[in-house]
Amino acid sequence: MTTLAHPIHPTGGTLAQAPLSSLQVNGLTKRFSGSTTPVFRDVGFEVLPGQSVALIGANGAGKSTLLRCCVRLIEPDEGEIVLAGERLSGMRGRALRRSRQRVGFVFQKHCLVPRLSVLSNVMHGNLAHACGPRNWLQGLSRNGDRQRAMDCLEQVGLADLADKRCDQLSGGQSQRVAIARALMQNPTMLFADEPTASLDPQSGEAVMELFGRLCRNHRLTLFFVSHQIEHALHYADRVLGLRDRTLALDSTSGDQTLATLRDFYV
Ligand SMILES: Nc1ncnc2c1ncn2[C@@H]1O[C@H](COP(=O)(O)OP(=O)(O)OP(=O)(O)O)[C@@H](O)[C@H]1O
Repeated sequence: MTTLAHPIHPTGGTLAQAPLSSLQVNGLTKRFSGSTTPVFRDVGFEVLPGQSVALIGANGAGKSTLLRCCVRLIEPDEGEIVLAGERLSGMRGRALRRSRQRVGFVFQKHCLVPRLSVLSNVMHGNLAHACGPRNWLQGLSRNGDRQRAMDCLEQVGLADLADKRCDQLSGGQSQRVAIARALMQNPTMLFADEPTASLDPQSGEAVMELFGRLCRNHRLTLFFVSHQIEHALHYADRVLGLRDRTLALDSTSGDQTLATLRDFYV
């Protein structure tokens, strides 16, 4: 079991020590119901503020499950999670939702509402800050949100397309809208699950460049899943690798090569 650099506060809540990790995971194990074999067991790692960390592994290795377990979108069976200094394990309801508010998620399938405009989709990113239908409607009608959504679109280079319907966008443009929507949450950390998987090589590079720029400019922490080991080497400070139900690699990317990372796919 990996030892945490900063101990978890026994009662939860914000930790006193600094500097705090963006994410600390210790002893994480996940079994899906009906299966006696865990997807992964006893996984521990740390993501420091401002770091970019890639998670690689073959199909079915458990990458998406691990990413979601880190914010308890999937419930782990065992383990501790500390997100931005707050102990997520054991949190319930409103407290859990509040802790997740500073995390932006970008998925492979952009999950945009096709018939709505680009701007409306980005404004929906703010719904995580409001609970219940009444608050959602109030949240959507705030003038400030409209301006902030435009700012987010500006940052991903799509302000010109604000009024366009999302079903009229290319894959690369859609992914940029999804990133702008994640930025709308004013996150300190971005989780991205195969964000370039459906994109051609050039668009994929452009999206990874965009992540890099956003992380540098806003001191965002990035934790992304990718099968593109070139992206892991080029855009991540550290690479984690899942194999045989355990975390088999936790290394600075500078110490890895395409050949060593390819081992995760044989
Ligand atoms: N909701 C679920 N119920 C049962 N089993 C699941 C569920 N979700 C995932 N699994 C199983 O857990 C394992 C890991 O799946 P996961 O999607 O995390 O892998 P992955 O590494 O992200 O794969 P890929 O690279 O193909 O996206 C797989 O065997 C999958 O079938």
